[in-house]
Amino acid sequence: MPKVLISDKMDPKAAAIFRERGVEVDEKPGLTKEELIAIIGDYDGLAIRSATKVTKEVLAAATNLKVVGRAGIGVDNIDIPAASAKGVVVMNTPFGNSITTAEHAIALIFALARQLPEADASTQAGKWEKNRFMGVEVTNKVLGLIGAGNIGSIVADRALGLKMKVVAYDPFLSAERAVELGIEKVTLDELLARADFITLHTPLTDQTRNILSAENIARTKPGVRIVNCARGGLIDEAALKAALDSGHVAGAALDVFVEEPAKASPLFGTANFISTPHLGASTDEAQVNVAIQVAEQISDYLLSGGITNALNVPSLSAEEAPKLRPYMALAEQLGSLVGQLAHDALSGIGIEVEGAAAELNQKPITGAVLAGLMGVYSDTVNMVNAPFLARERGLDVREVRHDRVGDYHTLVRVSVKTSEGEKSVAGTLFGDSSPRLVEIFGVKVEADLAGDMLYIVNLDAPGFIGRLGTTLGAAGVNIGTFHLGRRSAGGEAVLLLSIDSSVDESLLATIRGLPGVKVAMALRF
Ligand SMILES: NC(=O)C1=CN([C@@H]2O[C@H](COP(=O)(O)OP(=O)(O)OC[C@H]3O[C@@H](n4cnc5c(N)ncnc54)[C@H](O)[C@@H]3O)[C@@H](O)[C@H]2O)C=CC1
Ligand SMILES: O=C(O)C(=O)COP(=O)(O)O
Repeated sequence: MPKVLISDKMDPKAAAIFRERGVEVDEKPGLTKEELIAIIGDYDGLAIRSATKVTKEVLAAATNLKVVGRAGIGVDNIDIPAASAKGVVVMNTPFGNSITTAEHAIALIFALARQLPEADASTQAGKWEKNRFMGVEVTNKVLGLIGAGNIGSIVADRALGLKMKVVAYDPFLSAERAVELGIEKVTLDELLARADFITLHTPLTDQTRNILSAENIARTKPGVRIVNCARGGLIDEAALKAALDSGHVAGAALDVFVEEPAKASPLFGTANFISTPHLGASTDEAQVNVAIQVAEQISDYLLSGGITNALNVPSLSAEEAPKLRPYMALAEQLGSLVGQLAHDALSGIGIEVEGAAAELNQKPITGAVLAGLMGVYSDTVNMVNAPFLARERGLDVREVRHDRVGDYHTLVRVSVKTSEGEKSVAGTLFGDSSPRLVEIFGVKVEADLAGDMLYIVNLDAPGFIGRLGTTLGAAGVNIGTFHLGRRSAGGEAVLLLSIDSSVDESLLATIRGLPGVKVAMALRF
């Protein structure tokens, strides 16, 4: 039974779903880094929110880990390249808390416009400072969205309902989508110059880090109010403090900080500054949504291989997974076959699908070919880290989908570029479920690729098969199946034999010494 650790505070529905689905679960929120490292080796899955940091060190200790599920959106607390290199799937729940977070941004816009926290504190202190708290209306004001993805779009929708004018800076926002949302796409400079309120809704990346830098804050309209419910690190906190002190920025509300938990900050106590402790996603509704989604997604992957909302591997729905599984087995065998047969470094690999295979999601098939190929070099390779390892080796991967149907109702062909030119192997599925090799380097041979095998290329001549059988028999090697193909009578022939025990180098040398043998190699699947 797979075992999952929930290492952040999560709605109890997550644990309930794991148990219902037959996954063992431990709930241990609030572990220190050292405590997490000490126990992570026991788990196949890890379910987290933003507090757990899935670092290289944690991943190095995670000897059984197959999946990290983020009950939420931002994944900047996970070292995704390190997870990919280790073959660990990283998934998030991209929509479960978006409405809630957008509502928090709107709440902070109003809190700034009407100075609600200060007014509340003053009133409860018995001061009744009616003249101190003069606010601004949001109606007709310009709201500048930095990032107009899921959350930004919801904020735009709500802001338009409040009769604000919405402008957005997002390099990936298409003109059509901007029209659909009823917002104006602008450059960052234009946004900074025009916005009365700015709200940030981008992930934290190298491109977005400090997007509100000292220089950009200086370009904003005097009296601007700024909200950040996305990630600490998008705003230069020291520059923001200076701009609040000078009055250039009339107010700022941060839900997120560069250092979290933010127990001390120069911003604390600054006039017109409001903060919440990363509450963007903290509603009953959002937490139930993300807990259910993450538990379902992790369980699907651990129990059936279904992949949803993964960030480092193509998705594979629970419906697709059973259809694709035999193809992935075939693809992995073909990848392994070319990997074992290729004598020199490969510079490129082509994966072609035709017939029924061309109607399926090709990405998992490609991933499985690469896993088979890279698995020849390392036994810790899977579909997640294989593309990463292939890229590291500079392997050029080409995918082709053919509409034609050839001799087989379904076909997967894997071609590799070697110093001797391009060579390919191809396979099909018999009965829609059994992988079968049908061609090897231009020669038609039908064979199951399983267990120990011998691959021999020889000149087709009478008596050869008898001599080979005698040689193997004398060495105590029993032949299971025997598959023969040839280019032409008397030409080059290919033999693929499944054998009940492995052959050693000296037996291979003897076989290579038989008359007419050009190649003799041991293969293992
Ligand atoms: N405070 C909280 O509790 C929560 C915070 N978040 C944060 O909100 C962020 C946004 O979430 P979603 O809208 O769901 O993500 P999303 O991926 O749907 O949208 C992000 C948008 O940012 C845009 N973007 C990327 N690079 C950009 C750049 N250099 N300049 C301008 N725009 C850029 C993208 O094109 C995309 O449209 C998350 O990455 C997460 O960090 C999410 C949920 C809760
Ligand atoms: O979903 C996100 O990106 C969030 O920032 C929410 O964080 P949390 O799960 O509340 O720690």
